[in-house]
Formats: sequence, structure tokens, C-alpha cells
Amino acid sequence: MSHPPQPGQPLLTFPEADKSPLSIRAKALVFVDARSRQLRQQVQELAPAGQALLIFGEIGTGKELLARHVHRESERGGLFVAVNCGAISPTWGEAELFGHAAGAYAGAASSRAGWFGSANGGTLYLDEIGDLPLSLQGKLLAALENREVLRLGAHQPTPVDVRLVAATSIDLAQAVAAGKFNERLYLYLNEGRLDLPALRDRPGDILPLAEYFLGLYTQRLGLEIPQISDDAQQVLELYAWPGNTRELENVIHFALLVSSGEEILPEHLNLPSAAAQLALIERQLLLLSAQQREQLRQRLAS
Ligand SMILES: Nc1ncnc2c1ncn2[C@@H]1O[C@H](COP(=O)(O)OP(=O)(O)OP(=O)(O)O)[C@@H](O)[C@H]1O
Repeated sequence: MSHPPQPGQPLLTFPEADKSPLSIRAKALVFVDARSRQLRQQVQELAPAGQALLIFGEIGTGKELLARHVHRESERGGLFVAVNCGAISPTWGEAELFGHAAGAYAGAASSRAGWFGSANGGTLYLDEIGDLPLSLQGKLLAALENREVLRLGAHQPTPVDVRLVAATSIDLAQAVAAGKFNERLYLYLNEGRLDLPALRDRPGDILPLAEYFLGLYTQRLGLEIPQISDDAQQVLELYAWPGNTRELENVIHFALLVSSGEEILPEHLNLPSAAAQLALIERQLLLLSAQQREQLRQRLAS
């Protein structure tokens, strides 16, 4: 039998997402595991303050979804603008981020607000902020601290009220030590830090998320919701999920397409069998020293 989500509102819905039925992202935030609930509590406390936030988590853990939740909870009236820093052009990055004045360069007939200005009154989400060119990092910090931006080619700064939520999957302190990230920007962001654990470290979320994605995709594909067999549940719970929630979403989507209907079975998951996963865990346990084994025992007991 599948486990239904636990009581206590593990599912935070995003009603406005219903308006874009093609987008399956960001409809709800499934947080059931004790660690996720703790994080949700932290978000509840930090969201209204309007301070900049840094979300740290592996790829696919749900950093953008969490940032959208922060925006919603902050009740800021402006837009949520999401930008992947890896996609910012090295040449035109400054204009893309901060905008430009009319006539700033050939082809710029009218002025543009840029990503920063578009998020005025709202939230700017900068994904993988470690990829932001170093030259723009100082300018970003100045814009946040002074609450104004100087558009490329403009003579006067434009006032802006932006809440920054940045995300990273790399250790920015290490990037600072390597001279690749602006230390002052790091300290500014790190004051409001949210750690989003990897999916394998919040195992209580795995089955509720699987159920949630089953519901989402069956609705989208016009299918009946199948059960997840006990054996298939065991496979899902044992797997280490290196691609985190995004990988789980893909696995469930795939399973729905290849299963014949009433039940999702292990062979529909395209994952190592429970026996293979247990054998791997046993091999890893054998490699541990007595001290590491004791540390593990204590961690599991806590
Ligand atoms: N707690 C959750 N509840 C429901 N869906 C989730 C949850 N976490 C992640 N997802 C879904 O998993 C997918 C990946 O999430 P998201 O894009 O927010 O991750 P990310 O950490 O920002 O990824 P990346 O590091 O690649 O930018 C999305 O489709 C998202 O809707």
C-alpha cells in the first residue's frame, strides 16, 4: 500500500500555478520528513523579513520551488523573476541584469529594465550564483545595499526595491577562498542561509513525493492513478537519488508510461533492484572502520 501524506499540511499549494496548466512545476511543495518540516518553519520565519537569502542544496533538490515559496510567503506584490546565472552573457551581462538606457549601444533604441528592475517590488531568484561573473558580483551587492541601479548608459540611478534569493549547489565559502567569489557578497547572502537537504537525507519525503508526482502526471496524461507496490516502494526508499527530486519526478513519469495500469512494479522504475541496492550498502558497510561504524550507529540512533 502507498503511504498518504502525513497530517499537518505537508502540501503547500500554489493556487496561481493552476492558471498555467502546461507548467507542472511549482504547484505544491511536498515537505513531510521532519527535516523538511523544520526547514519550512525556518522559511516561515525568514520569508516576511525581506532580507536576502541563500539556498544551498544539491541539483534538483527543489531550490527554485523553495524560493517561490519564500516569495509567496513574503507577500511582496511584485514579480518572482528567475534567472540562471550560467546563462547570463559575459558580454551583455550588465545590461541583462541591470538594464540599459535608450541609445546605450547600437540597437538599444528604447530603455530596458533588466532582470533586476523587472523584479522591482518582488523577488529576484539567481540560480547558481557562483556562475555570476565576478565583475557583476560587486555591482549586484552595491545595487542591493543602495537600493538603486545604474542602467548601462544612464546618468541617473533608478531606485529599486528587490528581494534577492540566490541558490547554489557549490560551497561558496570555498569559492571565496579560491578568489572566485566576492567575499562581501557571500557574507551579505550567508546571513539568511537555508540548507535544503539532499533527498536521501530526508527519506520521509520520498514516497509522498512519488505519490504527488503520480497524481500530477496521471492527471496530465488522463490516466487512472495506480498503486505503488510494496516492492516498488522499497526500491524507491533504498535508492540514493543523486539527481534528487527531479530524478524522482522523471522516474515516476517514466514508470507511468511503461506500466500497464493498476500497479507500479519494481521493473517499471528503471532503478537497481532492492537486492542490488542492499548488496551495495552491505559492501559499503564492510569498508567502514570500527570508528566510522560507531559514528554511523550514533547518527542513526539520534
Ligand atoms: N518539495 C517538493 N515538492 C514538490 N515538487 C518538488 C519539490 N522539490 C522539487 N520539486 C520538483 O522537482 C523539480 C526540481 O525542482 P527545482 O527546479 O526547484 O530544483 P533545483 O534545486 O532548483 O534544481 P537545479 O539545481 O537544477 O536548479 C521541479 O519539477 C519541482 O517542481
